[in-house]
Amino acid sequence: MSNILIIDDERAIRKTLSEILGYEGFKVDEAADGEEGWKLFNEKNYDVVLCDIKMPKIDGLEFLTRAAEKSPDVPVIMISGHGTIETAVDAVKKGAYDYVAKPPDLNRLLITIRNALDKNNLSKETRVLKRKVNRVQEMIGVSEPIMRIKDTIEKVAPTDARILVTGENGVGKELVAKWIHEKSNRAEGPLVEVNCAAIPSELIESELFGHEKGSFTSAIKQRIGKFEQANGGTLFLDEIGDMSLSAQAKVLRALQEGKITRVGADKEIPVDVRVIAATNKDLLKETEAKTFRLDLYHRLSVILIHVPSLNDRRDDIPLLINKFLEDIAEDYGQAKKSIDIKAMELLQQHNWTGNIRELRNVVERLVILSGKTITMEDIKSYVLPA
Ligand SMILES: Nc1ncnc2c1ncn2[C@@H]1O[C@H](COP(=O)(O)OP(=O)(O)OP(=O)(O)O)[C@@H](O)[C@H]1O
Repeated sequence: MSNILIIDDERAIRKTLSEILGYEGFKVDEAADGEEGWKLFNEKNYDVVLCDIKMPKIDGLEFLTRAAEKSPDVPVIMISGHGTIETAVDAVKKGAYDYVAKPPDLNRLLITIRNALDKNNLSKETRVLKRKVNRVQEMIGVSEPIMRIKDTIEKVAPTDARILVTGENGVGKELVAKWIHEKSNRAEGPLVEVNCAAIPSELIESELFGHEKGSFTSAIKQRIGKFEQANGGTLFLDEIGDMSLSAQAKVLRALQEGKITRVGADKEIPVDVRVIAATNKDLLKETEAKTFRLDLYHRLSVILIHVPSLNDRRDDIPLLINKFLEDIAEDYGQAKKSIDIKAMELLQQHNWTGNIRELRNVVERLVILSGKTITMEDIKSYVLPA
């Protein structure tokens, strides 16, 4: 049942509206002025508010401003008396859902309320969906190394310390970076990712720092780089071991000075960015081979997080398999398939070369090709080499 709050200093109007809306099945509260209305609005959750414009103490516009700040999703419908139509129009510009003139035409009022409720429901649904889409994937695992990583994330996330995440491909380095951002004070800011290995070395500087129009042949437009995009948030530099030495020098400068310069520009631009880097290489070895700058290594590696490969945390494999069986069933809109113990054991002992990414692919393949229960025979046919 929807809750409606009526705020009007004219008792007769309040009573009429309240009776009709009550008859229509709404739950109605009444307030005789803006102050009382504001008090109720803070005590309860309303789906729609009907609010007179001219009232003693807190007037309709003031109420609207406060309500929009506190609960922007709750639609407020203004009731406008003689001489306040202009104010009502003004209120709509300021965010009121709509207005009705006094004395209210009841049919029109009911339609307006129904539309407002629909809008309210839609914005709620959108918010839930957005949260679902944005929600960072859970980090599954109870093995000792995963527990330690979770603990480190809790400790370091709220600081601005730079973090270097190491580990083989597909172990979950990116997921670690996402959780650090999510649990940091920058969570409301952007998380910008750059895969340094995927960008040709001649373009990486423009990708990271942006460029001015005409600064090189293909620079036909001005472009904002990833450092600027990540301002106020986190920049995740994946595969940093593949970055060219000249880009490394620029990144080092950006980290030392907190400023960047776009390619082809003179002006320095201050940036407030926390950097998390990841690599599957042994960066210290790379520094010995002079392919990675030692000074940059030290700047990046205040905190080191090593994510071990799946073969080194086999305890997590059954949990991950179960989670993937659930996720895949949901994606396909099917019932979750089960897996028998022997099949589970085979997968737990398997030599995983692509880590969690490979495990997820294998589970998806098994879900597609096997019957209701995944058996040892399925593993032999679809997973193990012939
Ligand atoms: N602990 C975990 N629980 C659940 N899913 C995970 C976990 N770790 C990783 N994944 C999932 O496995 C996949 C690979 O993880 P991710 O991309 O973070 O790995 P990566 O180490 O960054 O890989 P690459 O080195 O190739 O960039 C992703 O889909 C990720 O969500």
